[in-house]
Amino acid sequence: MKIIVPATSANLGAGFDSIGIAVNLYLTVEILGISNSWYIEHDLGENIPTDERNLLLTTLTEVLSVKNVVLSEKYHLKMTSEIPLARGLGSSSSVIIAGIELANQLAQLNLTIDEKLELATQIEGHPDNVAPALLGNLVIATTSNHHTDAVCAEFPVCKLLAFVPNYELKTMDSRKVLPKQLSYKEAVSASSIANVLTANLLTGDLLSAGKIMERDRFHEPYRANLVPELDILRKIGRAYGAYGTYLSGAGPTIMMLCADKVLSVLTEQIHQDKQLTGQLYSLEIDKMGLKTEH
Ligand SMILES: Nc1ncnc2c1ncn2[C@@H]1O[C@H](COP(=O)(O)OP(=O)(O)OP(=O)(O)O)[C@@H](O)[C@H]1O
Ligand SMILES: N[C@@H](CCO)C(=O)O
Repeated sequence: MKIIVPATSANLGAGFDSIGIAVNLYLTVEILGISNSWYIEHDLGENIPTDERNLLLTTLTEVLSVKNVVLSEKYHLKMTSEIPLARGLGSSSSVIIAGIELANQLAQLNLTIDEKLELATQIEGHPDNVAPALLGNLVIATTSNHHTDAVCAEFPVCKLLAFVPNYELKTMDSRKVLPKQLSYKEAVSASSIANVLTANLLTGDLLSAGKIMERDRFHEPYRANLVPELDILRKIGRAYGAYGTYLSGAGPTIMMLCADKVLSVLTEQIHQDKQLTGQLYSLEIDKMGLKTEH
């Protein structure tokens, strides 16, 4: 059995902790067989555990404990991932969704989509990465009192250019620079920007969505110092016709939305800029979310 989960890009500017999209880079977890102890074969580096300390198995254990189930066997697994770690493309959420599905399959829990989303949001803390990783496409979600409401919709047709800098930025560290509070006036203003962004996305107006996503008041102004590439790429995007540019998740990846016809000129400009060191991915929306193959 194989579990396949897409990468995700959260926030889209003002949709902080609420809006996310699934994109076509994938985490794959394969069950190779029963084993004397849990073992995850991978080539993701020595910082990623191969035993029960791995996020995949801590998630599995948490789900089994919530469901009060004990597995009689342990397994040898193979994990491969195209998703860069700690770069703002939902690597941790992909593992959490895979861990929930692994528990679901091995213990035959018959979890519903809503139950998977509830568990994933509780483990990750916010729904904007886990919801599109599970459902695919564009998801707008909110969590309160242990309940998540999520709306899945078609993302407008466009190209996605993800610039992934050569350094990690852990979500935990990127959240430390955020303010503890916003004034009432500031919160109303930030939320109205997010509302218009959502409306533009749902009506397929990418020109307007792209402009308003660059006016976020919730997180980008505070994180801009951590990711100097955001300003550079935003200037390139504006000069060469991108719809909009935003900090993907907690960063440091920067996502640019554009029409097919400007993709090559944007790519060329980014490659030519000597201040930018990192990898550029041309991505598509993943419309499926979590997939299990038997
Ligand atoms: N394949 C994996 N197996 C086990 N743990 C992983 C794996 N991928 C990521 N992680 C864990 O998740 C951490 C990265 O999570 P973090 O939330 O900081 O970034 P991200 O999920 O890549 O980005 P963002 O949440 O901003 O989109 C890694 O340092 C590692 O501990
Ligand atoms: N909304 C989250 C996404 C990363 O987990 C953040 O920006 O911190």
